[in-house]
Amino acid sequence: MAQTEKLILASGSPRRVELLAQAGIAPTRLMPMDIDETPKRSEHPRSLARRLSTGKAQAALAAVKGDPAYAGSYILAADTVVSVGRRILPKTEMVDEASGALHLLSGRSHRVFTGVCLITPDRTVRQKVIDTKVRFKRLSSQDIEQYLASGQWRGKAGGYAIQGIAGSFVVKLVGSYTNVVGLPLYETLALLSGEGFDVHAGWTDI
Ligand SMILES: Cc1cn([C@H]2C[C@H](O)[C@@H](COP(=O)(O)OP(=O)(O)OP(=O)(O)O)O2)c(=O)[nH]c1=O
Repeated sequence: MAQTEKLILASGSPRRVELLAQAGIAPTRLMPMDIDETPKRSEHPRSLARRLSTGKAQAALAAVKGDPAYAGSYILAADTVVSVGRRILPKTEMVDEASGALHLLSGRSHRVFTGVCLITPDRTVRQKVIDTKVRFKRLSSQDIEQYLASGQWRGKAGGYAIQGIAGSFVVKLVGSYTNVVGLPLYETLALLSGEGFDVHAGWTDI
């Protein structure tokens, strides 16, 4: 049995595509949405993840509106935010910012919030924010220097990617691991399935 529902993934993140593929779900179309991701003044990381995931899904809906090929499709979007307390760490391409983030994360616990937004075929908007607590070991200056040289922090929330070298920094993780990588699989499939998407249809094709 193959997946019959149409799914637009409003994302340019290869991690999100891979995570969905891991669960046997294949987006019909990928639509990276270039929205302004700047946090508002004193915005809570949870609120930011909610606002941006919904913003990406709504932007994709606006882009396909009126296109008969996408009538009846589901639209899924996500946004991952890393914070230490209320301080939001940037998703950066700049080595100085990544270095600052790693110094902050060193020897401490932080939270990773991923907002997931699903727009159903009848255009109901469903939203969740999942959070995971992660504790890093104390990073030595060599850890930080070598990690920065690896480039694995580029474009990742909080300046690290748990699915790479930084997995070795993790002393403890409470909650969903896939949430940290960018899409909480259990909660996303529950959201899809609760809205009538047959999440099992693609399992035979894995
Ligand atoms: C913390 C962490 C984040 N990330 C990634 C997930 C997201 O791709 C990125 C956070 O940025 P996002 O703005 O959530 O996503 P994105 O810009 O990469 O993709 P899009 O908006 O098009 O969906 O950081 C990891 O890959 N591993 C990690 O351990």
